[in-house]
Amino acid sequence: MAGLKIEGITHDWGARRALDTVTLAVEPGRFCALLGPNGAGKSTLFGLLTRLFVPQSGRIEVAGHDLAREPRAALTQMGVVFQSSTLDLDLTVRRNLLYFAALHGLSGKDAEHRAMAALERLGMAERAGERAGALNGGHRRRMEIARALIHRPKVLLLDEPTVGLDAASRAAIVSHVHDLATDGLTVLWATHLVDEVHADDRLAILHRGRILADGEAGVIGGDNLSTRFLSMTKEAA
Ligand SMILES: Nc1ncnc2c1ncn2[C@@H]1O[C@H](COP(=O)(O)OP(=O)(O)OP(=O)(O)O)[C@@H](O)[C@H]1O
Repeated sequence: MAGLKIEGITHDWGARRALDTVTLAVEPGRFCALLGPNGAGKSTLFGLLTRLFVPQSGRIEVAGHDLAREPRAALTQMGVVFQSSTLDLDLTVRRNLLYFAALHGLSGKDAEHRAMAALERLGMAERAGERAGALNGGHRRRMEIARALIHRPKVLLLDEPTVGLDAASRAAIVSHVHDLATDGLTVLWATHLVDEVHADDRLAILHRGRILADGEAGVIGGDNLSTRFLSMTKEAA
């Protein structure tokens, strides 16, 4: 499958089981929200998906490539936006993107073209010449998402990308990333905020390392996803 496949992933931190046989398959071009309260295991899963560490059992496939057996091919198809920002605030937006392009072996006109195209997709093209440090939090985040797209990945992972942003900035980013999925990108969006999930999104609810629900958000949530999410994570607490 060209999307993202997570099969039977288990991971322990010492005596603590952070992930317990987590299985999730996200179809190509789908926005999947990974919704979980604090400590659910979202960041641990992202660490495994990005190969910061390896799972103790289970397997991961990115755009058809097994992460353990073909790590380079799998990681090439992956764009990542981590929870903490990793921008160089002294550089312009454009320069930040070009440095990242160079890390992917891209340079010259090709890199320039890709940087501008990625910024355009996030509605940031007119800010290309501004210093990253002069941007507000929402624009910095959009710039990081643009940067994650520069090597044209098929799968985009975002770990709580709206933390610390105001409501308008959050809404803009949520909307931009949904548009990316509509254009064909496979998206895994980790969050603990129910209002970032659209009714027709794919939704996986993670709590204490286990997937409690997996399906269409509107179906799982019924009339009120917030209430449903609270009751599910409370029941299992
Ligand atoms: N490096 C680590 N060493 C030991 N325990 C860890 C480590 N990282 C996470 N944990 C534990 O694993 C569990 C899952 O944590 P994780 O950070 O993956 O959850 P999360 O859903 O990302 O939470 P948050 O929303 O608070 O970031 C928690 O009990 C946490 O304390």
